[in-house]
Amino acid sequence: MSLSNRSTLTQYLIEQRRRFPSASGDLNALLLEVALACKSIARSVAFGELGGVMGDASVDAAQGGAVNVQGEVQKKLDVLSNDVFVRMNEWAGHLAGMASEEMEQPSQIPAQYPRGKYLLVFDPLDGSSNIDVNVSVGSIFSILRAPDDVIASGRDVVEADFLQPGATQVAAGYALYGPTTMLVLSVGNGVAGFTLHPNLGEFVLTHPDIQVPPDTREFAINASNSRFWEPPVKRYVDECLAGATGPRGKDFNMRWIASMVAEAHRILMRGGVFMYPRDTKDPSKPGRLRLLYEANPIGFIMEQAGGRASTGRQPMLGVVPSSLHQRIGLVFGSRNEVERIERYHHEPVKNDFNTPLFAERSLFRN
Ligand SMILES: O=P(O)(O)OC[C@H]1O[C@](O)(COP(=O)(O)O)[C@@H](O)[C@@H]1O
Ligand SMILES: [Mg+2]
Ligand SMILES: [Mg+2]
Repeated sequence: MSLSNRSTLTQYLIEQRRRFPSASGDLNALLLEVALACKSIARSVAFGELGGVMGDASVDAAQGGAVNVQGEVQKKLDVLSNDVFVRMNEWAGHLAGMASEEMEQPSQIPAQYPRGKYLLVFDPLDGSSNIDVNVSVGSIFSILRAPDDVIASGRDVVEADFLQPGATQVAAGYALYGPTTMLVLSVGNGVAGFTLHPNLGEFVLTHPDIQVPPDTREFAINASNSRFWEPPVKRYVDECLAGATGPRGKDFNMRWIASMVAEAHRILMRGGVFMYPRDTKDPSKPGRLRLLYEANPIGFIMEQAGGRASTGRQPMLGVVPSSLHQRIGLVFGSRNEVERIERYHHEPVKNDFNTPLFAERSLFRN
């Protein structure tokens, strides 16, 4: 494939930075390190069983599987991907510290390396349940500016340094390890998608200025949780399922990949709405997905692409985080659908749609 009329990721980043002549170039360098980490993970994913990276991570034979701070069993690839992110980003001097789904506490930059002005927060492997069945997985990252006193003093980072609303993100993105490996990112000026050229090993700009269509006929939700949903979510899904004969007056299609990063990508490409809403399944968990390294970076990308991201009740990017591994209800995608779901959360619960006729037709009725 000829590259003559396409930019590489490096060229794209340089062109973006030219718009800010005072920028030091640190952000570009950091993004290229992140992209390199993603390429390395893409290779491991591609080797699959041949690379010995499938299955659960084990502490040792006697103790059994490793468990992360979320209480989730870690896959080998979760651990390997986390190590790749840490090792490939700690040495270059752009970071003040890192935080990850797989690490209970923030990771410090080792003493032998210089410290920089950014914080990197990541989900090294999203969609872990899909690793062993050869379905698309990805990595999600968010870049924040470190607080001024961290930059000035070079002190160790603490949890509070990372508790910044998503609107303050300097850049965010994800890599998708699917039939092709793609990197999708925003540096706060729209969203661009890059495809990994398998021979050159370069990310090549293939999807400039991605825009999420404002309307959709496709939704994604784990329907096995329907008995735990709150009324506004039930109402929204019931109305979609009622299709052309219900209040929406049109048929909807449904998808569930169980890799949020892959769902986000589909929605960026052709619209749709994704919901992992707050529910009553486990009262100790106000949602399944994590604010700092899942909801915020994906939310930033969606908003930059003209879509919307929300808790269901308020814009995601306005939420002030309370802890590093905070969970939250997440709704994102086509703007008009997300706004509708928010509206349903603010309206009093309506019963007129729960007519006996509709009850017969509803698949997900309690
Ligand atoms: O088991 P469920 O309900 O299908 O959950 C799927 C969700 O869990 C996740 O895999 C969570 O991410 P991790 O794999 O990083 O823990 C999301 O990508 C996905 O949306
Ligand atoms: Mg995840
Ligand atoms: Mg993960």
